[in-house]
Amino acid sequence: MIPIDDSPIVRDGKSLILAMDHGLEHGPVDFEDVPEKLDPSTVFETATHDAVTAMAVQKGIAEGYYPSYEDDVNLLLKLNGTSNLWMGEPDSAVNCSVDYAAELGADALGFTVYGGSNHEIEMVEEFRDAQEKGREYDLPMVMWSYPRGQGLKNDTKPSTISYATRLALELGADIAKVKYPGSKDAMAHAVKCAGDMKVVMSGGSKTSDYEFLSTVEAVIDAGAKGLAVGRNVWQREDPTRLLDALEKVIYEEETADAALEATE
Ligand SMILES: O=P(O)(O)OC[C@H]1O[C@](O)(COP(=O)(O)O)[C@@H](O)[C@@H]1O
Repeated sequence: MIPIDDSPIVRDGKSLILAMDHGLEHGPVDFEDVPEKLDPSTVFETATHDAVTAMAVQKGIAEGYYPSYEDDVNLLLKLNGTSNLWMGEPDSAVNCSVDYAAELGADALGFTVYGGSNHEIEMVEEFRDAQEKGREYDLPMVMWSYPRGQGLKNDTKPSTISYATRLALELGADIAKVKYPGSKDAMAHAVKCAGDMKVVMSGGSKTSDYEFLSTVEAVIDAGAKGLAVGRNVWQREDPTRLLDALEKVIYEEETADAALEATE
């Protein structure tokens, strides 16, 4: 872990990372209800909102679309990813080098590690190479810390999520992105296990405005430092309104109720 409070992907100690790597991870199915979002420019437009500290994309999307947004959006280049077509034990192919991410203008790096997978050993070795190379460019490393695999039937149970944050700290991540463990107390424990490293919550599938903002409120109360979210923002009809509310809950530490009322 290195100090990252001066990084462009951090605002007042917190981050709101807008993720759009779903076309690879889940396939076009995530865009069925919002076909206009198949055009990555529409999500880059959303990422120009002040609340968003970085947009997380894969290399091909960065190559094709980031040049038009480099003045307005900070880039988090995801270095590995897997498609939903892959049916083996959880694994993630490294498809971009740190050198090339830096050339594309990355402000930060992203890397998935599936602790507990039969491929954990190789993934951790690949993470080592990326993390150490990233240090040469002073690029913060965000770990998608997602324990899963044959031996892990429940990937959101509290003990799994606190192991996920601790694993990220020990392996040298600067931010751990983890799933919500189901309660504020469990999140607070996961944050404690991360020491001084920042923990952000992964968004998950789309829920109601109130449900999502209440979970974010709980996570911030638990000491987490923000969000890395995709579908809960860009699958909405009006992503800007939700980002207005998220800005209040994350940076101003307002309640979900107050944020919703203020943005009605
Ligand atoms: O592996 P999972 O749980 O299917 O989800 C992976 C997806 O979730 C994310 O980590 C976060 O996106 P969401 O907020 O839409 O869940 C994406 O970066 C990634 O594409």
